Amino acid sequence: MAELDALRMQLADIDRGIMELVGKRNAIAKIIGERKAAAHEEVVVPSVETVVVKRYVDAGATAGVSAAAATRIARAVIDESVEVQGQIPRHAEPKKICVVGGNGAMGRWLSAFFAGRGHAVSVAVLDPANAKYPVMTVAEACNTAEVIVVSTPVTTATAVLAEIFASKTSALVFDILSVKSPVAEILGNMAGAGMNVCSVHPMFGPSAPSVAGRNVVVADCGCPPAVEEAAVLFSGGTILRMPLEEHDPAAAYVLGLSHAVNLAFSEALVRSGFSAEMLNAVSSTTFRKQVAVSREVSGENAALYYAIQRENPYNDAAVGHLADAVSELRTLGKEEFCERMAAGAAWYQA
Ligand SMILES: C=C(O[C@@H]1C=C(C(=O)O)C=C[C@H]1O)C(=O)O
Repeated sequence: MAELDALRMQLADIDRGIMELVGKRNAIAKIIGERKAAAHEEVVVPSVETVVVKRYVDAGATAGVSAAAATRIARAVIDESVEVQGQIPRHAEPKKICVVGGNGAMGRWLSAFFAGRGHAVSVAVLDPANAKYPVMTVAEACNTAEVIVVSTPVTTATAVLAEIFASKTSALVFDILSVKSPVAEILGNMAGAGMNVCSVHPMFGPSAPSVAGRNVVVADCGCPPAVEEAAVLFSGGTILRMPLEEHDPAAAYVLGLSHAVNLAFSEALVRSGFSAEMLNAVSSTTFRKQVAVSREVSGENAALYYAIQRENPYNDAAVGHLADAVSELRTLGKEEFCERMAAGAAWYQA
C-alpha cells in the first residue's frame, strides 16, 4: 500500500507539472491571440494545428505514448489555447447594436458578446422586466441603432423584418435564423430596395464560450457590403461567406440530418424498454460516443429543433436519405452492405 501511495505521489507531481506546462503554453497562445485580435484575423489556423498534432504524435512515439493518446492530448491543449485566444476582447469601432429578441438564449449570447467587444447594446424584447440591457422598440431601433440583429424564433422573424423594411432604416440589418427559406424573399426585397442587409448564422448554440474556432455563416442576400460589415462584428470566428440560397441546402445536412439521426437514436432507446443504466453498463465504444452526442441533442431547445426539421424545405430530402438508408440496411445482401460501408469510408476520405 505504502508503495502504491508513493507511486501515486510521483504521478501527482507529474500531473501538476503537466498543468504548469499547459498554463505556460496558454500564456504564449494569448500573446499570439492578441496579435490576431489586433489584425482582425481568425483565431483557428488549421494548417498550424495539423503541424502541432503531428508534433505530439512524433514526440509521443519517442516517449512511449500511443498515437491515439498523443492526438487527444494535442486536441485538448489546442482547444484550450483557442478558448484562451477567444476570450481576448476585439476592439472594433463601437456601434449602437439592438438585438431584437435579446431575452432569448442566443439573444442573450449575442448581447453579451457585443457588449464584451465594447459596443453599446440595447434589446427589443417582449418582456422588458427580464432584459439585461436597455430596452427599446423595434421602431426606435430603426431610428437610432447602427446595427439591428433579428434573434427571434423563425415564426416571428418575418413580421419583425417587415417592420424594419417599412422603416427604410440605414442600419446594418441581419437575422441569425437557423433556417433561411422563410425569410429569403423579404431579405432579398430589402437588399433590392437598397437597404444594408445580410443574413448571419452562428453555427453554435448559446453555451459557446467564445466565437473562436466556431463557424459563422455570413450570407449575401444582395448587398455584399453588408456581408463585410457583419463579418467584422464576428471577427475571430471562422467566417464562411456564401450566397443566401446556398444556406438551407447545406443546413439540411449539418443541422437537419444530424439532429434527426440523434433524435431517432434516442427514440429507439426509449422504445427498447431497456434502462439507460442497463445499456450504459454494457456499452460499446460506438454506443458510448453516440450516447454522448444524442444525450446532448435531446436536451436542446425543442421549439428550435422542430423549426429546423420542419421549416427548411431541403430537410425532407436529407432526412429521406436517412430513412431510406436505415430501411435498406435491414435487407441488404452482404456484398452490397460491404460496398456501401466502403463508399461511406471513401466519402470521409475525399
Ligand atoms: C496558437 C495558435 O492559435 C491556434 C492554436 C494552436 C495551438 O494551440 O497550437 C494552433 C493554431 C491555431 O489554431 C497559433 O496560431 O499558433
